[in-house]
Amino acid sequence: MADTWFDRRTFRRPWDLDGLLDAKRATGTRVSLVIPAVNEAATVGDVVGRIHDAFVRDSDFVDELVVVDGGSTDDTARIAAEAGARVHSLADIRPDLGHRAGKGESIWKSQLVTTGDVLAFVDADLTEWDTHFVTGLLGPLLTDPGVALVKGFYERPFRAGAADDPQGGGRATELVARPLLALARPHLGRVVQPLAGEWAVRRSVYETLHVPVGYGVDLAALIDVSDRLGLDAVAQVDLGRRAHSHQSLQDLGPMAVQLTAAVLSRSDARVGEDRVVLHQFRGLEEIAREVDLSERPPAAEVAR
Ligand SMILES: O=c1ccn([C@@H]2O[C@H](COP(=O)(O)OP(=O)(O)O[C@H]3O[C@H](CO)[C@@H](O)[C@H](O)[C@H]3O)[C@@H](O)[C@H]2O)c(=O)[nH]1
Ligand SMILES: O=C(O)[C@H](O)COP(=O)(O)O
Repeated sequence: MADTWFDRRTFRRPWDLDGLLDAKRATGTRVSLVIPAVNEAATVGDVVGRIHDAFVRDSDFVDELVVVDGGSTDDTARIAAEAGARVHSLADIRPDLGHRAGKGESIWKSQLVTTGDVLAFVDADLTEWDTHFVTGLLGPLLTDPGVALVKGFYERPFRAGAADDPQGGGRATELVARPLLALARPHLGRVVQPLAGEWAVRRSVYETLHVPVGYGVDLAALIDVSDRLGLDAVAQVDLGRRAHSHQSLQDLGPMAVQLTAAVLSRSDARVGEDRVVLHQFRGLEEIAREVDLSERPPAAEVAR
């Protein structure tokens, strides 16, 4: 089944809003779109504003547009509210449950202030994106009851000053997430962007899952939904190209720890195989690399 999953569950076509609105009405599905944000004043107005205009003002595709502000010290909350979002301060959501800092905490607590049957998440730091992200993420969920989680994927440029490597983004994806999946969940190797912050999930499934409070949130959802419901409950959609603001290499260190913890805590820690296949992607061209994990016995045990 994993062999054919990519062809069956990878969507590349554009989604027609009118058709999806019909599907949404026919299924009585309500959609909550959640944007976790900390200090994203430079970009949150564009992300919220364009989603609001297309899917709240001009259609009823998104029923709730929510920003969870995880403690910004800039104007993120004001700008997001002016652009059309309902803004919740993370610290004010169910304070009786305690407070942790992190993207996953905002995603987890967003479930407590939203009511949609489907939750869609979009990052607030996008610099290159478009509103088809939203129709793409929701399309498979609105048209196929067998789909529970949809991950976006895209080309990811790396932009540093004048340097623009069109496919050089996603350092944690390439060096942490893909290798971990190759070892612990090889059947998820063909998920093109396992760390995408743009994904959507059925509430009825997600509300039953544990949620890491930090950056492990996206990877954990992917693993847990496929563990619980099978790989076919996961779909992925081609969203074209996406750029965001990059964290420094050092700041990706704590993210790498959180990603590793999310996978290790869902795994038998022993490496059972001598060889694994690492799936990489150039665009949609798949590169499958066999990686040798075998170990030699101590030399002292080898007859000379
Ligand atoms: O404590 C935090 C940290 C971040 N964010 C927001 O979460 C989004 C993504 O965070 P960011 O720091 O930009 O993450 P990236 O470096 O872009 O990390 C990528 O990889 C992460 C780990 O998988 C994913 O969570 C991200 O969505 C994905 O874009 C942004 O809107 C942030 O403002 C919070 O709400 N709370
Ligand atoms: O998904 C990732 O690997 C992290 O978000 C880092 O991405 P970047 O290398 O494009 O900043």
